[in-house]
Amino acid sequence: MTGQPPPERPAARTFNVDLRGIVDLLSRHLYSSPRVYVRELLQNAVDATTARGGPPGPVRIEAGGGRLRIEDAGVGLTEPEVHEFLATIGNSAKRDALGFARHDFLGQFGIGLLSCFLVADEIEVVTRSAARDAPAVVWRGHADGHYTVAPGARDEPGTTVTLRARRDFEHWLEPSTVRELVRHYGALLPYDVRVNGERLTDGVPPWEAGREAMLGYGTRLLGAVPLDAIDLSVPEAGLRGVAYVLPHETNPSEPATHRVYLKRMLLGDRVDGILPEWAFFVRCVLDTDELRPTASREQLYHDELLVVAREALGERLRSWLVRMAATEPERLGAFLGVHHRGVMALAVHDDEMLRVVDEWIPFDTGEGAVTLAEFRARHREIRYTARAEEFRQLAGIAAAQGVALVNGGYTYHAEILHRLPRLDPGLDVRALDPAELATRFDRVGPAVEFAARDLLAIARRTLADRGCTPVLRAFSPTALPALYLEGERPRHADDADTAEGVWAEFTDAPPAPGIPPEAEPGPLLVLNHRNPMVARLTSTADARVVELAVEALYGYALLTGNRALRPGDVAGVNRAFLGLVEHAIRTGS
Ligand SMILES: Nc1ncnc2c1ncn2[C@@H]1O[C@H](COP(=O)(O)OP(=O)(O)OP(=O)(O)O)[C@@H](O)[C@H]1O
Repeated sequence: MTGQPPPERPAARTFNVDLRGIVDLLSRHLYSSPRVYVRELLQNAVDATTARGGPPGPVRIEAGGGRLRIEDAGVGLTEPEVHEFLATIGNSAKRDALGFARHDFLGQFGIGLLSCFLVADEIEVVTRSAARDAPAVVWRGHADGHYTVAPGARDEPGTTVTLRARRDFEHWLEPSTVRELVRHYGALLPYDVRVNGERLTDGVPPWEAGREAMLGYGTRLLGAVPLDAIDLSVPEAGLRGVAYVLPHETNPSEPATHRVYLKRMLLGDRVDGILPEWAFFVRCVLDTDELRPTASREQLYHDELLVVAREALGERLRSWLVRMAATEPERLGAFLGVHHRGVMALAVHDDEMLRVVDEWIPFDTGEGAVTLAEFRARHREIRYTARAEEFRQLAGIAAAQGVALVNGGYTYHAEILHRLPRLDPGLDVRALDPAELATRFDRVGPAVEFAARDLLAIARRTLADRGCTPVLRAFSPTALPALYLEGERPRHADDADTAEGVWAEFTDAPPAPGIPPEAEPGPLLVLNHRNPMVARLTSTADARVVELAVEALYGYALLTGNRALRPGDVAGVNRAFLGLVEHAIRTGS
């Protein structure tokens, strides 16, 4: 039997890495600026110090003359570790056997050191491992991808990294720049970090520094004294911090960003996603041990723990608001004085903010300025006007008919009112259809109706070309002779059926000539029989006077309702005015 020759196993090969290409990728797509090299060096020195344990030695940075040297008394590296970790891209001593980031360390990706190639062509590392009898090693890595390893000279365990600035990048290594960057990234590190001898870390975060210092930090951060400073703590995420309440208005549609530290090393000043969207009114400074960074180390990685932290922080701010509302109404007033517009804007989408608005922000109502919570405790049927003028016109009339009316004419008010049943499901809140209001007016008795038939016939004729139908009702206030009501289209889908039904009530008002009965209900001129002048008009025999009076009442109703006058209306008002003056002169002389 002749067997097939065994299949030839393809030779295993290793990827080649083009270091220049990788550094280019990092600089263009991962890191926002070459300045991150300071952060990465600092982070490695801190991690090595942590790994060594015992009392931490200082991290010393010397900068000047186009060179930077950073020295730590950390755990150091043996020669095999130099090959394994320094010279292997993507390998990190800070991950465990399963590849998970080790809890105590800042680094995890195994790429940080490459960021030095953003400012230098060569990285020199002199290192001596803390392991017993390990000799010192010098590693030199070059931007073109090659490296060398040689015996080094170093008495104590630890590591010194030296960079020489690439041409045109010298400013990144200048002492003032380095000082600023070390302070920026490392001010809260619990280690002694010095640049050219000057200690730049104090290790005391604002939330541990006492109330006064905490507010001082907030004032420097915001450029103004914060309205308050709220302590934050989420043990599950190893998170501590402080939320500063902004003393000025912000635009809630712009995502709020926060200063976030990861194990006391700055992640960024503009980190988003750590607070709920509605928390636009604070700027936070916080530190977390458990949340993870993205590879750029400039944002937080969006995972379940971040969601847990966000919810817990939201809860904290919410309880701050609630507690302040319960115990410090004046403070809440000051807060809403600054942020009420933002609170209103968010209440349109967010139920928590809706609750704040409901309880704390007064609305214009037929009973004066009251909160919605108070108003809905008194009324289960609430109507609102879409325009502020309409509210002004109808508030008194609505109150007299027992309609609970709210002014929905200001920005966000109508939307918020419409959402109110989310907090109170049994509540009936709808845009006011003026026709519905008219159904609350009393009908006049048959005798009055009979007496008024001439008045109504003349009124129908007079107003026919305006597309307006006159009706006679009795309502309060008696001082109001006539009311112009427009049957507005319902603003929200669920209001639709009632609006149609309400107009159907006016079956006693036959359509004006020229308007087919199935046409959209037009505006109504509701004459108020309770008004003495209108009552007298029903028994006025002079048809000319009645016609002029109807014109005048129509013009009056338009003007008091703040309606725009069309040319025909202006002509009618003029006609009525001059006609009535002439009549007065004639009858008076
Ligand atoms: N100062 C140092 N002392 C001891 N070891 C160091 C030092 N600097 C770097 N190393 C070693 O080199 C490895 C690679 O460092 P690098 O900065 O590239 O990545 P990392 O710190 O592991 O992760 P990250 O990319 O998240 O920063 C480290 O895991 C560490 O083992």
